[in-house]
Amino acid sequence: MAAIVNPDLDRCRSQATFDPLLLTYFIYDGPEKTKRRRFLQHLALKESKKVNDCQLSELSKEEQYEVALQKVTATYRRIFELGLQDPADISLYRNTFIEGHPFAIHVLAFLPAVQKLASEEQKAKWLPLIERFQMIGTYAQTELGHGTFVRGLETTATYDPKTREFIINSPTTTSAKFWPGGLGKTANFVVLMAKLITNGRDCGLQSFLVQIRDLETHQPLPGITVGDIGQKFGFGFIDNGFLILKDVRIPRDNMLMRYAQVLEDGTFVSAKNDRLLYGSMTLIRSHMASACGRALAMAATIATRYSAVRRQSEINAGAGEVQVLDFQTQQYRLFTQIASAYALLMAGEESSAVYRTVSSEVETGNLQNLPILHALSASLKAFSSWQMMFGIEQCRLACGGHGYSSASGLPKLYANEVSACTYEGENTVLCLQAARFLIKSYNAAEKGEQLPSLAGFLQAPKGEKSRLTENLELDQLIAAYEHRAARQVREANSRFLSHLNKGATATEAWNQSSQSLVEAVVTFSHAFVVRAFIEKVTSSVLEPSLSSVLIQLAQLYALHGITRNSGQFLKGGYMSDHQLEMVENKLYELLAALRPNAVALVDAFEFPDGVLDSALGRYDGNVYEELMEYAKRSKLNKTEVHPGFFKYQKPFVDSLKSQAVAQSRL
Ligand SMILES: CCCCCCCC/C=C\CCCCCC(=O)SCCNC(=O)CCNC(=O)[C@H](O)C(C)(C)COP(=O)(O)OP(=O)(O)OC[C@H]1O[C@@H](n2cnc3c(N)ncnc32)[C@H](O)[C@@H]1OP(=O)(O)O
Ligand SMILES: Cc1cc2nc3c(=O)[nH]c(=O)nc-3n(C[C@H](O)[C@H](O)[C@H](O)COP(=O)(O)OP(=O)(O)OC[C@H]3O[C@@H](n4cnc5c(N)ncnc54)[C@H](O)[C@@H]3O)c2cc1C
Repeated sequence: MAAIVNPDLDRCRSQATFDPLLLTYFIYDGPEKTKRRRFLQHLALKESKKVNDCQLSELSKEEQYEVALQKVTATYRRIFELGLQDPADISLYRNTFIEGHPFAIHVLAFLPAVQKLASEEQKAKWLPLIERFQMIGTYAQTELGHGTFVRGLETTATYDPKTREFIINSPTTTSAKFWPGGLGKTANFVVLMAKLITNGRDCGLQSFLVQIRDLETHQPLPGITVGDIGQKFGFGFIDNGFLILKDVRIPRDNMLMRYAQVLEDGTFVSAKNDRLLYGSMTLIRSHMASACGRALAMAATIATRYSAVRRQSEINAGAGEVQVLDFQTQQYRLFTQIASAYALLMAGEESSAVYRTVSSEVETGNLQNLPILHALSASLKAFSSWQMMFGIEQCRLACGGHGYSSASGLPKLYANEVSACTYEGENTVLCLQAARFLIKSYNAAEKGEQLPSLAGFLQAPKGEKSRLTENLELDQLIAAYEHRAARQVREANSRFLSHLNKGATATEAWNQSSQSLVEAVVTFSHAFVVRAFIEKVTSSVLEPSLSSVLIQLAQLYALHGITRNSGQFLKGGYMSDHQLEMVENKLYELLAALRPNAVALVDAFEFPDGVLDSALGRYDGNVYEELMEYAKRSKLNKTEVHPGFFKYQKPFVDSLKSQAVAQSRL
């Protein structure tokens, strides 16, 4: 029997001015793909429950790992049985079946690293085994002492021409590999980043395929010390690990030799471009805006549905308690996050498209656009994970006390997803990488050189004023963001030059202007996201009722960014006080205008309840019943009187009682 839907949530749905199904089609690329998505999700949820229906967040780390392993093996068994081939189908099925798992780095980083870095011959040998999990691997780059500064890695791979082998060593405590996902207990192979030494010469970092565990017994091989790194902020189900190598010998053929090679006699043949070694990092970074958008969309769905159900306080005295979604402050908190989720999803599509284009150029040996891809993927990864981190926390806070309960699903979402600010490159560091590209492009623009379209905004004439009016022209919103980015880049460059003029070296001057550079990169990414959102919405053929809501949402996203960073938009007189006031007024108007559509905007993401895993975000809105059920399931409620009562509480209370009696006798 279908559950009765909470009447407030039901009413919100009936108030929508557009058909959410059309929005679902827009998000997931049409009716056919949506149908397939629903089918696969339904199948995955049904089968996932059969395998194990317990909640990972209620288990210890060891239990989470075991259940996640049980589930991920079942997932892939079914994926093979079903014959799923399309990577999008596979990841949808897997991500519905299980929220996270110890094979994550095998599929997200180990497999792509071999695809990108191995020669054709090596790929033919290893990829079939990797794809069918006969080799399970991880990407072992980070060390205890170095993560960001990859050139500082200490692990060595010394070539021995006599045996035609590399001898791998972790020479110091700080050279132990540390953090790779799946390394702790799961992987039997790693793609290892190590300093190549051949013919007595340090040839810099190269990648090697190293077996670390026996394929039958799973025991570490001789010379290998490996294990799990312990409790973390989140990701309890992933065994991030450490690895120490002592005189581990691997055949020469196990160096990934697509770009650089070591010949049998030890001669080193260098790559056309050293940075091609970083290809798998670029791949993951390029797709992270979409992943961040999805995580934020989940949080926004939970908080928006709950805010439609939750009644608290009165707006008009005596008129009864209102849905908290009617408070303007709640609308501001949530609708700006709904807008951010959509914005990141659209920007993610755009950055994945840039990745596809540039990586196919790279495949043919054309590296001209690699710096653009690096700058975009690095900066957007940082911007989107920061927006997501802030946004999920806003959604959690917007749920009041129940947002603090694990039942809301929000604490674990935050704890898991916030790691995206750190992995694949710490955000600040990645911004500084993108800054190199922006400053170079700025100087090229100053010399009148033609810039790639991504940096074209740097050619905008200085001293222009915003022409934004009450009509909130979309081109003027894009222009405002691009002018802001150009000004911030110019300002960061001036800071850099002024330190140089005061006698600092180039690297010192860079460090002394680095906060300004990071801010410039954030404005660059923000402009990219605003443009991607607006262009996607305006270039798609949409039913007018849907189009107008999406335009409102894109406007809200852009106006919100202006109000939060007003100083940068007012700088140099680009925007006037009057325009800023208009932006604020329009933002408040948009909150009211979007109120009837809030629930439909999140429903359109179509996250099944089993994926949201939230008492507050349930589709039927039966929040209180579920919270009560969740409370009753608490392990502390397994016994009416906890053994601790007799062990500690009663003896304590009794001891004070007898003391009190003794004292009263004095
Ligand atoms: C597929 C879907 C994904 C969705 C995600 C879902 C969730 C997944 C869940 C869990 C996944 C967890 C995965 C985690 C995996 C990892 O974390 S692996 C480890 C990642 N580590 C890093 O990212 C380290 C960060 N550090 C670096 O990237 C580099 O060391 C550095 C770039 C910061 C500095 O390197 P260095 O050698 O010192 O270079 P520089 O001298 O600064 O610059 C040299 C030039 O090279 C250019 N460059 C740097 N990187 C790249 C690149 N990737 N591509 C192209 N070019 C690059 C750089 O711009 C310099 O050029 P110029 O001199 O011309 O400016
Ligand atoms: C959940 C998770 C999963 C991971 N998975 C893997 C994996 O599978 N494989 C793997 O190899 N690694 C993995 N890592 C490691 C991860 O890639 C690194 O932690 C990350 O790249 C950051 O490097 P770091 O830890 O050295 O930070 P640090 O560089 O030590 O950062 C510390 C601080 O120093 C600042 N800083 C550092 N350098 C600079 C600079 N040049 N300029 C300005 N500021 C600077 C940073 O901004 C930061 O504030 C994982 C990490 C996490 C958290």
